[in-house]
Amino acid sequence: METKDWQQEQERLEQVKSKLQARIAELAPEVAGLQDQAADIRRRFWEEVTINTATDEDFEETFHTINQQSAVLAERERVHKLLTQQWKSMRRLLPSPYFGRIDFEEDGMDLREQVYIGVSSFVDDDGLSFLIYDWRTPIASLYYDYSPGPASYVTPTGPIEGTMALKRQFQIQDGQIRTMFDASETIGDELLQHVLGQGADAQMKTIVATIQKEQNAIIRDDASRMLIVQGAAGSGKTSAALQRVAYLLYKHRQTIKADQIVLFSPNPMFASYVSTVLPELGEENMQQTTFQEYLDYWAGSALRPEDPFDQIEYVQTAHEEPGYEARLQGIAYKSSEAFLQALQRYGAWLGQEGMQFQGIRFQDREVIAAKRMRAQFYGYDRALPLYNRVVLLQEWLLGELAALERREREAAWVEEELNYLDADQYAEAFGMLHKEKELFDLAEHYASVRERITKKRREDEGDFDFAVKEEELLRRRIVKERFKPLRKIVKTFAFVDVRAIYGQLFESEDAYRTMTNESHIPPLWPEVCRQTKEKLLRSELFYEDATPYLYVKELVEGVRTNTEIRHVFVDEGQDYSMFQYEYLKKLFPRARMTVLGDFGQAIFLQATSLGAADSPLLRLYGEADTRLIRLVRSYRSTKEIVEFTRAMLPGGEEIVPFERSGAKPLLVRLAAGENRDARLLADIAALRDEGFDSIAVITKTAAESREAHEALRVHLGEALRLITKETPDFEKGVMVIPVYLAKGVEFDAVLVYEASADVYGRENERKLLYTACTRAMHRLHLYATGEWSPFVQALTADLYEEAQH
Ligand SMILES: Nc1ncnc2c1ncn2[C@@H]1O[C@H](COP(=O)(O)OP(=O)(O)OP(=O)(O)O)[C@@H](O)[C@H]1O
Repeated sequence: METKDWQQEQERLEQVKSKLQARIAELAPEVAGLQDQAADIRRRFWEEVTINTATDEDFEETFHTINQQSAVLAERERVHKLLTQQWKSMRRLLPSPYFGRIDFEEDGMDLREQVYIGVSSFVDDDGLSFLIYDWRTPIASLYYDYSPGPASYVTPTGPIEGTMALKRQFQIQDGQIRTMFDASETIGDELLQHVLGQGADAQMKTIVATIQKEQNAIIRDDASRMLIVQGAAGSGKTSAALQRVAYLLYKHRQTIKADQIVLFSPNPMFASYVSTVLPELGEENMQQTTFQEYLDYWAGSALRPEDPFDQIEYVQTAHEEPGYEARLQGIAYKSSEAFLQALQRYGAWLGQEGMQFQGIRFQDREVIAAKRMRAQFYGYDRALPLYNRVVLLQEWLLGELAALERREREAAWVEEELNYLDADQYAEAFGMLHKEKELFDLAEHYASVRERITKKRREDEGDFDFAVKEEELLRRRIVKERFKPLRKIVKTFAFVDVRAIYGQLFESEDAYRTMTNESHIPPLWPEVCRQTKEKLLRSELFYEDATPYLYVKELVEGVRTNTEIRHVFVDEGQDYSMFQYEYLKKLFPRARMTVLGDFGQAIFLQATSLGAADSPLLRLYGEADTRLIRLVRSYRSTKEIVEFTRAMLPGGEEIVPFERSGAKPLLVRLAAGENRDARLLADIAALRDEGFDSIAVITKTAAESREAHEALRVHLGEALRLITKETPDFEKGVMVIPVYLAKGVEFDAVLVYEASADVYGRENERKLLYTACTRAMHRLHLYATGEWSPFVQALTADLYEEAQH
């Protein structure tokens, strides 16, 4: 790079900085002032409004004053929010105003425009010239999609063709240009090299300066109802997802707010890991949740669903336990589309027979028997869907309860309770009746004035009936109070015995066949049934039962939907069953879905393949509305680590490492009698001396984690963290973590605690080992006290180093 260019760029940077500084200074008092004003109005809001109800006119005036005041307040707050946003984004720009420049000549125009790109736009005082373009503007996509030469971008009015004459990248820190180079390739690898060479952080980083072309396609896809990304470990799926959220919030800022986007993350710790990316980009965070949170919420307090981590622990550790094979068959079957279809047919069967209700009891008496409910239910038109009939039954039950309630007012126990009411309670009841009347009068008065002002007709509330006798009122009150829980049962559908409805599926093989018309029942079905029923009896649900259970619940109670949410993101998408996808689709009917995952890391039995030609996920929204993007370049790990890990996966040869070199993975085979923990400690110390701050000892199970933590803590003390499924935050440092919790996150160095055949010997453990190894950015060590895992043994010797004793 010529010194002249460097000087020119530094000069321009100085100009932009001083303009930014001037604008920040200019806005500062306004931002502060407006804040005071808004707070002031809010404080005075109620002082200026006096509720005056003496005459109709007073009432009318009060009504207008309230309206006027709140309109002024809303406008001030809007202006304030806008200015504050501008002010904040300029302050964010100041230390590093931009990271890229392209010079673009549009065909047919004799003009070369210099486009500087940063995390937000900044316009000169003329209000027209962009000193900095937001990375999400249409023209900025040139920077990500092209190298110098012919180039085009799409605007709302159509494509713009032209030539890119220059593409320059900067690293600007504290207002100074640190590095700068002209790229000939799409996003010069040099900048990316530099970024990827840095250490791991406790928070995920934004990648706006180095987004790759294939990632840009994910970020800016606006057409698909369903966008599926199958990407190798470390290919930037999560990064792309978060930049995509930022892009959507920018592009659709008039219509979509951050809380209309929800990201399903694998665990709470992962949620904390990614939580800073959007704020760093100046956007509000989307909502984050886990599927488990949803299951727990809807299962209610009556049933406890197992979580996926306990399920995987069982799968990994219980090989010798009786019933293990059956449980695996159960998991596979209950996560499948076949089970979903069987349940749909079960729904049809329930339409004719077999519904289960819970009788309604009042004071140790059964007042409405389950049998009566069933008879009533099957008396309705059988062509109606189940849940419509359940709603009819609900209405009927409410009517029955009302009748019962009326009759009950004359019961002896009410009389008794009346006698026990003391003078105070009488007085209170009496007072309440009066208050009710006063309130009613005021509301009535207000409503009639409002009706005149707004010229809207209101519903006629009828007359307030105050002429009933006091005792009658008290009786009514007493009984009403006692019937409250009963009405609640009816209103919340608790009279439908969903547990029994789900449970009867597991009575016997013949019954199951009859109810569902299913022909392919898993061979160990009787044992699957026994296990499922036993769990239900304990008021628990296996993880694999939780979503089907909710599905059955909704078959009879009607589907729950959330129509506010516009975008659903599912990260680690391979870990969800088709069942769960069907469920999400129903739950968010107005949302588009983005699913990101890697079938190579599918460590749960209920996994769904994302990229295969026959993947059922492609059919979820119909193939015409679905786009599948594959990412094969892996950015996280050094070339040596990627070459090592991809060789463990069938088909792994299609994964392309990014050209960043480091040490080859190290295999440490411990001699008989050699102490693994001493060796690990020495290696951790050496890695720290080399400057690696984030080091993870990865184990297969939680039990193995505890064991490793116990052994190593003696020497490392409190500096060593043990990560469990309850750990809320991701922190930098040395930690012990089970592999299924390390999904999605990364470390400078990874030490696989025990990579012997005993631990990773079965075929279903291949992906676990792969997932563990692909968490490493710079260094990977594997230890074994016995024979190496067959997945390691199968690797060619040039892919690793072996430790010398
Ligand atoms: N374009 C990019 N520029 C800079 N860094 C990138 C880019 N793409 C990915 N990375 C980095 O690569 C690492 C892996 O990215 P990310 O976690 O998004 O990948 P992933 O596909 O979700 O991985 P996994 O499936 O293994 O969890 C991160 O450190 C991320 O910052």
